[in-house]
Amino acid sequence: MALILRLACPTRINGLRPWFPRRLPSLRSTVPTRKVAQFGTTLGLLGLIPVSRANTSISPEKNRLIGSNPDLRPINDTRFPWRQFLAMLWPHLKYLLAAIGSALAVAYLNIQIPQQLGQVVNVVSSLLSQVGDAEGQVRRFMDQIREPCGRIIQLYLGQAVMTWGYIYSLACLGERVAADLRQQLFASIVAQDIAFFDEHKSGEIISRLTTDVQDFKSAFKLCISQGLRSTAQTVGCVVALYSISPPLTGLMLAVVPVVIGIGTALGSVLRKMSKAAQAQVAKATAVGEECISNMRTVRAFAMEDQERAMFNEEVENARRLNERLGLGIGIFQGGANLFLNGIVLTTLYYGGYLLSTQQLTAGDLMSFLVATQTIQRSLGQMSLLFGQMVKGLSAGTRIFDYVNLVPTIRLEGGQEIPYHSLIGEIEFRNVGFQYPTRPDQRVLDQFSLRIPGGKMVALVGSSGGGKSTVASLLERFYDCNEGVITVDGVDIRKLNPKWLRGRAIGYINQEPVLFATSVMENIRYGRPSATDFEVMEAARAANAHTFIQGFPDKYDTVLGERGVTVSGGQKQRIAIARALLKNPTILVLDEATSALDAESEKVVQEAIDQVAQGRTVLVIAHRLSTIQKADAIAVVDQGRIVELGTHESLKKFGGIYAKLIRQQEQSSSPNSRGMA
Ligand SMILES: Nc1ncnc2c1ncn2[C@@H]1O[C@H](COP(=O)(O)OP(=O)(O)OP(=O)(O)O)[C@@H](O)[C@H]1O
Repeated sequence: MALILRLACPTRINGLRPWFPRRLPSLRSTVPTRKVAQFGTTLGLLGLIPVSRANTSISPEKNRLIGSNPDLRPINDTRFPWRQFLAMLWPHLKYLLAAIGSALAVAYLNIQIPQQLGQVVNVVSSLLSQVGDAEGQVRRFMDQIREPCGRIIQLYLGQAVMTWGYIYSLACLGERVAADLRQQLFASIVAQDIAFFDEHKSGEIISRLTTDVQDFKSAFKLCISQGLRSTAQTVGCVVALYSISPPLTGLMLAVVPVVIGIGTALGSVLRKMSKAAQAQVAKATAVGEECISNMRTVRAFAMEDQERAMFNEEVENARRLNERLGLGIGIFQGGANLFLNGIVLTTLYYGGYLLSTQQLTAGDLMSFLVATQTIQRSLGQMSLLFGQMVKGLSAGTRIFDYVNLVPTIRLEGGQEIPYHSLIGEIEFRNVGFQYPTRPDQRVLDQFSLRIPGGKMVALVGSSGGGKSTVASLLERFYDCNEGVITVDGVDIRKLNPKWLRGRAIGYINQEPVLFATSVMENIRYGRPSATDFEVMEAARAANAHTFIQGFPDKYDTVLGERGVTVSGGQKQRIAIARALLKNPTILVLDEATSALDAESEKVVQEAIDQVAQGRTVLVIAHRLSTIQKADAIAVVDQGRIVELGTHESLKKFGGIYAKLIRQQEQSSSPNSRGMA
């Protein structure tokens, strides 16, 4: 290797920059062929930059939605996907039918009750008009009242049973639909591209899983219980009224469609307002969540006031939007009440007139009034329900927006290289990349690098140069926009991502996240099927076994949320053990020791050196002392490799690497520490 590296000893190109030209030319560029050939040969000999360059430019996928599925709508569409929702209801059809059946039965019984009450009133009023002895009156009353009262008791009992029926079946239906929605939503969220999480705050995502599902479930249940019942009662009572007085009922029916038309128009405005208000509530939640989950940083910078101000501003915006929504719903409900009261007054007025002209009996008027009141109550409930429905539909739309979002990088599917034949050779060929959230910033540009199997290559360079991006692309957190990345010659886009991340590559970064569970389970996260013995073996290899044995509950010690109860060095070694458990052929270490103090760094570095044996290692490091033993060191600047060689050759060469070494030596010298 050293010989090969020496072959590529630094030369001045055009007298501008030693070792490499400022921009590495692409074969598809307009650079003269001779120069390209010369350059390609040099790097090819080096074994780190590929000589052959296929035209691998891949156009970026723009539409992150379903694409080929016409059923699914673009994100932020305000329409609710009814077909998809009905398909979701299908498995729970029995509960739906039971709920609808019992709600309609309750409605039917509620329509019957006024008529039977009318019968009772007719019996009472007929007794009042009769003369005779008191005993005879009582007997006649008892004889005549028995039948209508018996029917009323049956109706009341039936109503009680059916009420239980629809409440219970609705509870089952609502909870099952909500559980399905949550599961589908969560499955969709965890499958999203990393770019999705760059774009959306976690609080906003959590709000869809919690508040939106809750709002949707409540609205859905209300629609079936109150909505269906009220609609059926209204229709039934209108029929009953029609049998009593067709002209009065006709008058009412002429007004209702106008009201429904106005209501629908107002409804679409309110739905938009509701969606905006809910989005703002989610934003406020996200700001709060971010502060709470980073409380230590907030406290360390004494930023409580600013955080509070930021949260208050978002909450104020949410309040304003919700107040406007309340105003709209209020106008709607006020108007609906006015209409309903008008109906009652008209009924009384016209019913009284009919009674006075003896076209109605007292019992009929009683039935009429109770039925009208049932209609009033039903319509009142429907107008209240309307607000809930608007909220529920926009919550549902937001949920399905996420459910239908399809990631560009699937979690599973594709080729796997058999473990015994996996060498772990990595190659980046002319890779170009921009982050989806910043399409105008070119992070990697014609980036080419080859890491032979079993070798260690370190990436160094100034901050923001693109080193971590290289690791992210290898893990397929993102797909490159141009060029190709291969493992053992296979384009990683053809490889099964689950296999690539789960078995082939072990990834350790600066801030490893541990979960609030036992040490054992945290390490086993690397390979859930691992035995306790294998977990302990991995911990031994990562220099973690001894300190874990020192914990009160050893491997059963439960770590605090995100591992706050262990030190940085301990956390890092647990993370190394976790990655090791996969026994990966490729190890990616992204600043794995840079957050540690000198002593922890030494222990962790020892662990890394031990576990790196026999694996292909891509290491990204700020502290150059940790990578001196690497087979090759690549200096990355503005998304390109500008220097490449061993520690010694680059130091001798006197370029950027040598300068970085000098800077670090100066800053760590006792004098400079004393001055600091
Ligand atoms: N998720 C992201 N979305 C958008 N831009 C990003 C993202 N991550 C990094 N960048 C940008 O890409 C560029 C390269 O970042 P990268 O983290 O790869 O650099 P680096 O060389 O690893 O830096 P450092 O040594 O400071 O870790 C930077 O300008 C950074 O702001």
